[in-house]
Amino acid sequence: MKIPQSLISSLQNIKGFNENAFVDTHENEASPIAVRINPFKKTDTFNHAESVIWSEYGKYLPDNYLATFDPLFHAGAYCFQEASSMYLAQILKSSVDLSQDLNVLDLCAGTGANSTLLASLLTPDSLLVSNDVLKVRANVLAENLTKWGTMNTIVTNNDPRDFTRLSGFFDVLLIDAPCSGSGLFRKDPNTIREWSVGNVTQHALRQKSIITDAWGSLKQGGVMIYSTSSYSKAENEDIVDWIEKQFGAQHLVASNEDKLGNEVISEGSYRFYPDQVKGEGFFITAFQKRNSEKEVFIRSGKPIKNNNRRTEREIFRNWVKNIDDHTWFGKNDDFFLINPLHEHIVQLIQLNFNLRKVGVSMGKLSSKDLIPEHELAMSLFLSEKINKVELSQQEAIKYLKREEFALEQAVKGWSLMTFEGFGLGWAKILPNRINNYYPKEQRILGKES
Ligand SMILES: C[S@@+](CC[C@H](N)C(=O)[O-])C[C@H]1O[C@@H](n2cnc3c(N)ncnc32)[C@H](O)[C@@H]1O
Repeated sequence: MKIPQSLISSLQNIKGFNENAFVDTHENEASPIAVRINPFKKTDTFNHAESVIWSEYGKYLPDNYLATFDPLFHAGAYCFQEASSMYLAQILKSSVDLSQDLNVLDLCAGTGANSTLLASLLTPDSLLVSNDVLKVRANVLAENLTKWGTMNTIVTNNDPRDFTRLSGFFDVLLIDAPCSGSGLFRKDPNTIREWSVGNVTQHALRQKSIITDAWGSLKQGGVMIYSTSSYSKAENEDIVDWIEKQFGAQHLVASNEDKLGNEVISEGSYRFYPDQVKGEGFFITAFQKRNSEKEVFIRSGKPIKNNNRRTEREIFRNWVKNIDDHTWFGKNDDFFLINPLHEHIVQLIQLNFNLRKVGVSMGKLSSKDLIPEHELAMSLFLSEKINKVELSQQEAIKYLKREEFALEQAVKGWSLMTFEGFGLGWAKILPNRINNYYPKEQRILGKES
């Protein structure tokens, strides 16, 4: 692996950079594979795996670990996340009171590794808006958050500037910015070919533009967390200086006492070097907003009127745990379960954003019963009264491939297929066959080698 000389030269005076160790690690050591366990679907499968020292639920796995044929992965019991970026949990814990109900925006959420981490830490009455500007990513983001199972999440597919419509609304704004990607050279060698000084400059401009667009959505006293997977000062410390000057923000300066491992503190921000930590290159830091911001008006109080509520409630009661604690709304024939505290903000977001997911999609009503959606099967809110069929590993893989399989003594009707107790999806058991309702677009393709 040949690291660009111009990158190496530009890093000479940066805190923590050690050229020989850096080059040696890139040439001789593989990128570590890490996963983070879902605290709401706690599996003990990884109990003996090495822990990521700065993450309560982070574990390292062997290089050859193949999640595709692990039903627990499809059940949302864990997700992959680059180990260094799990440090986000530490930054949150030290800069925000996570026992409070918070409105959180993950602006550049990608496929959702940070969003599932946020969803794991927030209170049930908090609201997480996960956004990505790219449609394909926003769709995968919605799938991954569906697997995680929480209700207090909205997925949008919008440009950062659209968030000016939610002025002063968020307590926490996470910008894991698109960057030149030098921190991921070992993980994705394509980033080496694309790397250039010009590319760093371009990304720094884009980072400033994203921050400028989103800054107004943060409330006074709110916290913005900024991170990149780049080593370049222009995308990191220089952006920190710029944020302080441009917005008068308070940099929440890290000190050596806050350190949990071999991460480096450079001008009050954290830097991760792969020769010093078991993870990839990463930069993360936090700010507090000092200036006041006009807050978007969100109606509160009265629930939104719905004349069919009583009938719907009795149907949903058979499918959803503690239905009286939740509310729902219908769009066309589809019904979505949401937290009653989020009813008005959901309505506002529906009107102003491209929504990809909201709450838990329960399904469609048809002749007084529900045709359940996959999201309900994956959610943490499914009623315990629902019929379940526990599958063996082999049966689970067949189910996830949408192949035919037979079951002895299964109760007729809708059943949740489970593996080690975790929901995988729906099947409808008929007298002479099983209809597999696992989503076609998510089915496992290919063969186990
Ligand atoms: C570093 S990745 C995010 C990774 C993600 N946070 C995770 O945990 O997996 C940056 C994301 O920013 C998005 N992005 C690219 N250009 C953007 C722009 N101009 N505004 C907002 N987001 C952008 C990309 O689609 C990409 O998913």
